[in-house]
Amino acid sequence: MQANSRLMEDVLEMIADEIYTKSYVVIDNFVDEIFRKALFDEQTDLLEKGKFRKAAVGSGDKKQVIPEIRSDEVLWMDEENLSLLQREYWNRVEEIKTILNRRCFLGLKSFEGHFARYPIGSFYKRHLDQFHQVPYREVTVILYVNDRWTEADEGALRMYLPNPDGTERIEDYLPMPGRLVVFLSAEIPHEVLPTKKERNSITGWLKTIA
Ligand SMILES: O=C(O)CCC(=O)C(=O)O
Ligand SMILES: [Fe+2]
Repeated sequence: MQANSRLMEDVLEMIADEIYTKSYVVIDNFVDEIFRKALFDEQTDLLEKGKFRKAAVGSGDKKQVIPEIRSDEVLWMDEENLSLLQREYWNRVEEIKTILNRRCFLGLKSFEGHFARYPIGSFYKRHLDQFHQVPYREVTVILYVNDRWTEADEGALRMYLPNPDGTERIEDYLPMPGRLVVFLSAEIPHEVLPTKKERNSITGWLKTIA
């Protein structure tokens, strides 16, 4: 759905409805072009300052960089030191948290997130965002901040969704600028297909711990 033509309250209600009924939702133009571009420029600036690191898989002691599994680079946001823009995005995610708690009783307490950059040729193989080391990751929230995107650029988010008969189907979503994807972290295996153009996003998780 397109968010720009609707009131924010309607968008939030729709996120809750779709999470409740199908565990994922895709919203186009969740942020307007000015805000999207400002986030992209901030990400580009942080990249140029060399602040991004190769992304790891696993957590705690088991954290490792495994380029055969994922080849993106990330910069974690620091809640104590958010830029004004990051704070504005954080506040919008807080609104999603509030409605999901009210409508879906998810018991979400906090958010963590990072900027992500997928250089040309990079990918993230099939995985779940909630696993035994991070059982508190409940809802994944991704915003694409890169400039315009076409089919030829590839790099889709591929989600593996369950059919009622127990089989699996796939749905692919390109990282369209301003597109938001929200899904239940424990329920939807997904991957990032190899990208032919640099792909930029903010990925985060609503958590059941503070
Ligand atoms: O960027 C995307 O579309 C998905 C990223 C992802 O799966 C992750 O960071 O866990
Ligand atoms: Fe993921």
